[in-house]
Amino acid sequence: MRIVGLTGGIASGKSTVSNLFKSNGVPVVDADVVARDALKKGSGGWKKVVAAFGDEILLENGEVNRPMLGQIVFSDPDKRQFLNRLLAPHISSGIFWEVVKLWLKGYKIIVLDVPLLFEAKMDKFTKPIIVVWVDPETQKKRLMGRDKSSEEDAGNRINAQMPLDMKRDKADIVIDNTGSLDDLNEQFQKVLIEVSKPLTWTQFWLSRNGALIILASLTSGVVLCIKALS
Ligand SMILES: CC(C)(COP(=O)(O)OP(=O)(O)OC[C@H]1O[C@@H](n2cnc3c(N)ncnc32)[C@H](O)[C@@H]1O)[C@@H](O)C(=O)NCCC(=O)NCCS
Ligand SMILES: Nc1ncnc2c1ncn2[C@@H]1O[C@H](COP(=O)(O)OP(=O)(O)OP(=O)(O)O)[C@@H](O)[C@H]1O
Repeated sequence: MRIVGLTGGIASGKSTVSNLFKSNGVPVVDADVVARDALKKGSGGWKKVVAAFGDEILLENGEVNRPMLGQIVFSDPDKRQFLNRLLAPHISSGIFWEVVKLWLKGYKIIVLDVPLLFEAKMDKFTKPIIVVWVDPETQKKRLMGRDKSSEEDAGNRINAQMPLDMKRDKADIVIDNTGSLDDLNEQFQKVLIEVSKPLTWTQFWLSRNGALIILASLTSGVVLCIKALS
């Protein structure tokens, strides 16, 4: 199985690229969706976060007030690290089980869309790593436009992540999303060809079909040995 890492900065265009993968039949595990589930009312993550940050971060219906928690953690690095530590085990296990489900369905290529892929050191499990890069000015403009946020809030969120230029240096493939959606689509088509190349032998043996071949070979080997010995 090939696990492709997709990362970038906030509002650099990861979800837009994820949607292109999905519309081309490549499944995507979205870490933001997993993180949202990890913070749903009553979940293990929710209990830890409420115990740590208090009832004041809850809405009337008991769900976490995400904008309020965002305000708290994106303006205070210590609180953000604390939240990260509380949620990290829930997010990694959530991603793991999503990958297992796709493996069981027999997918050979999947994409992990993880904003904090490098920060959380999950890059070691993915190859190739795609970084969606955008110039800083466009990034802030798109973030403010999408989230209807102030320049200060947008700046805080951008600064909460590893600098995007540093991520670009660590990438196997860089998508420059500073231009139009048509430009992005053009680059994506080349990336799709690259990512869809035949699996390496290691990736093949790690896929469901590879594992089934190993299992079938082992089983027939054992049966033959038993027959030969009897
Ligand atoms: C603080 C929270 C409640 C704010 O929620 P909100 O709905 O406003 O933002 P959302 O979750 O949609 O995140 C938007 C983007 O913010 C960035 N971001 C989210 N969490 C973090 C973080 N801890 N550090 C840096 N950037 C982050 C990502 O680029 C993400 O795509 C939420 O972001 C959260 O629970 N974060 C901690 C979990 C986490 O690390 N998520 C990232 C998955 S790898
Ligand atoms: N090439 C583009 N031209 C114009 N707008 C774009 C382009 N690419 C993305 N956008 C817009 O920029 C915003 C951010 O894109 P997107 O949500 O895909 O980023 P993201 O990296 O997934 O963000 P996050 O880290 O918050 O999950 C969205 O409003 C999206 O529609």
